[in-house]
Amino acid sequence: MLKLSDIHITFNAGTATEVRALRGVSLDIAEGEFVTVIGSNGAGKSTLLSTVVGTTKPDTGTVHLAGNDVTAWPAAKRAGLVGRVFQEPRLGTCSSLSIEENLALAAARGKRRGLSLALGKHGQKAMFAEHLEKLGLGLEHRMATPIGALSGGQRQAVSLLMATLLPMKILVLDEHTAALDPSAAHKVLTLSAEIAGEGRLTTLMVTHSMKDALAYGSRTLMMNAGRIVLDIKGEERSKLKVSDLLERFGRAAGTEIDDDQLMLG
Ligand SMILES: Nc1ncnc2c1ncn2[C@@H]1O[C@H](COP(=O)(O)OP(=O)(O)OP(=O)(O)O)[C@@H](O)[C@H]1O
Repeated sequence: MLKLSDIHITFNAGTATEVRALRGVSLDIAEGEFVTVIGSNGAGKSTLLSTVVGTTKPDTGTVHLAGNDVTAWPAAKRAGLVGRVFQEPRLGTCSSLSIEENLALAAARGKRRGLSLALGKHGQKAMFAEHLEKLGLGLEHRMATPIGALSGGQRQAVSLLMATLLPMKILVLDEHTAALDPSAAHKVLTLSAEIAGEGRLTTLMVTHSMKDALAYGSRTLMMNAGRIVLDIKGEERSKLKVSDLLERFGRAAGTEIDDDQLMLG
């Protein structure tokens, strides 16, 4: 479903600020797999996600999504295949617009239709209410509320819905619970796993929480200095504790994990 082949990305090449962000990353993710990604600061996690979404182009290497070679496709052209939820709740939504209007914008994504036309579509409101009800946050009764009035957790839950509203294949979660308190983060993570499972979405989730990296999904990648240094799944992963993961990282990367936001518990 998602195949990256020997991706290299260097920022500011040939200058004093040159950074080799990805150094030959290859990755094959099957349909429906939920992969968590963890690693040191500056390891290349966000760059990896941007390569999938299409906001960063590889210098060399190829990206295949759902059987298409999308390496040269801009992010807008990939929108029908990939949905993304950002770390910052404000980034994925428009504060001054209502929940319903934000959902209508998401529903019109990739199509040449304006907000009013989208809102006018028969049955769309009922469809939004149905989706909102599944979140279990009572937001189906607050559809006229501006998104800016919601809590971070409620907003990320709506962002999740917006990212997955249209038929799509790959869900990219970029530290999407990092700005939330623990209880809201737990709720949003649970919803993410439910939505990904229901839609059989292939999911890539970057997190700074070692515990969440093991608790959610079916496969965990660890990155260091632009490379994937650990790729763990199956029975091996199910037995792993956070302390084992740290130890495995140290052995694979030849260094201790360096992450100033890292959460072990
Ligand atoms: N647009 C850019 N221009 C220049 N350098 C960049 C750019 N984007 C990322 N980098 C650099 O590339 C490296 C990898 O960055 P990236 O954001 O992918 O790391 P990360 O693993 O997501 O880190 P963190 O956990 O700290 O967010 C870093 O050294 C970063 O400073």
